[in-house]
Amino acid sequence: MTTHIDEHASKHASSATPTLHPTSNLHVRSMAALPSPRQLLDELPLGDTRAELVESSRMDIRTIVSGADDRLLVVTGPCSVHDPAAALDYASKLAPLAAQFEQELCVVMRVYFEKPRTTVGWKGLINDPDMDETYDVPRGLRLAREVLLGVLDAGLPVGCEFLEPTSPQFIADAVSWGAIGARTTESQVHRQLASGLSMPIGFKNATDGDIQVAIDGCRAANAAQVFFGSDFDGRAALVSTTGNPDTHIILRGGRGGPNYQATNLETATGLLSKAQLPTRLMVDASHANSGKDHVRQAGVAGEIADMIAGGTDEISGVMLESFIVGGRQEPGPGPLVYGQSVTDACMDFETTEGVLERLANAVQKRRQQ
Ligand SMILES: O=C[C@H](O)[C@H](O)COP(=O)(O)O
Ligand SMILES: C=C(OP(=O)(O)O)C(=O)O
Repeated sequence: MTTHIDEHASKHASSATPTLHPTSNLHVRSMAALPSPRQLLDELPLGDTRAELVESSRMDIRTIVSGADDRLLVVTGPCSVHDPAAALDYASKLAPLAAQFEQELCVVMRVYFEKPRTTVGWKGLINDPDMDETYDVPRGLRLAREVLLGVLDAGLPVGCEFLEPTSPQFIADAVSWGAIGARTTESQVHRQLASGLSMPIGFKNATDGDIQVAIDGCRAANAAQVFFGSDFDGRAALVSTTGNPDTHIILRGGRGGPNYQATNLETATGLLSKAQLPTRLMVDASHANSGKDHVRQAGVAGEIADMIAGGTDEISGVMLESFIVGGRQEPGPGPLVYGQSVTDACMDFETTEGVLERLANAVQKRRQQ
């Protein structure tokens, strides 16, 4: 099959290709130019009003993560965005709830465009927006940016996982909170990246359940770093960062089972204290904490709410995987159920409403302790 990348590569083939000995690129089929971050930002600018929301929500998240604000950060939304219209529809349903619970919760919409895979699989809207292995990344980048601007226009701040080391230049100006996932939390490349990102960043524990790697990730991201990257014109660049002071860990369970219960929190806060980091963390109600079962996820979120209501103030954030329709379906170009995840199973919207209400009530009770 001729992919978009092949067509793009032949259009942009350079006449000045260096002489390559047969030691190079033995497994590379083609390379194609991408638009530069500057081109995309010029085409789809953030604008002053959206920038104000990004700045104020980053500040809210910072103060929640540090403990100066006693609200709960709630990152909720689909496991992945595959249909921009459905993502914006979700945003329009979530925005009134975010406003309703704003005294107790700081609601950030999970808008994930890059999916880390255990082995292989669909890698998200940016990588393959048509879900047909044509990999139209320029279109994926445009769509992703349009979705980000649309979610901000609905009045919601955005949370993303950052995966490709050079993709943040295209989207990060519109993002208020970021995650480094379980599969990359030990990666130096991702820790360096986090050290230069402008928003608070959560490091997940590893897929085997190891929490120390997430703590090490925070410490590496807190430090100044110098590393290979790219500039706004897409040129290879040496990037030098100041370090990101706003990091935290995310407990997502692991191969040994869930890690959101009181004893797990005690272990995690013990390790954080030992590392001289604030004993504040986010708990992910999905992934290995729910066995990727969306029905179980609502129960886990309820248990987390009970811990918060009981006065557990180490929990500063909760992550939920939620969409319009519950469950999941296989990704692909064929007819799909509208508003249902094509990666991990998500709670439906009605269930999410109940969970948000329960979390808000829990924060009120925690305040009375
Ligand atoms: O959150 C999504 C998935 O859990 C993650 O991307 C891994 O998915 P996979 O194990 O299906 O590849
Ligand atoms: C991939 C994700 O989670 P984890 O890194 O915890 O598997 C995710 O949150 O989409």
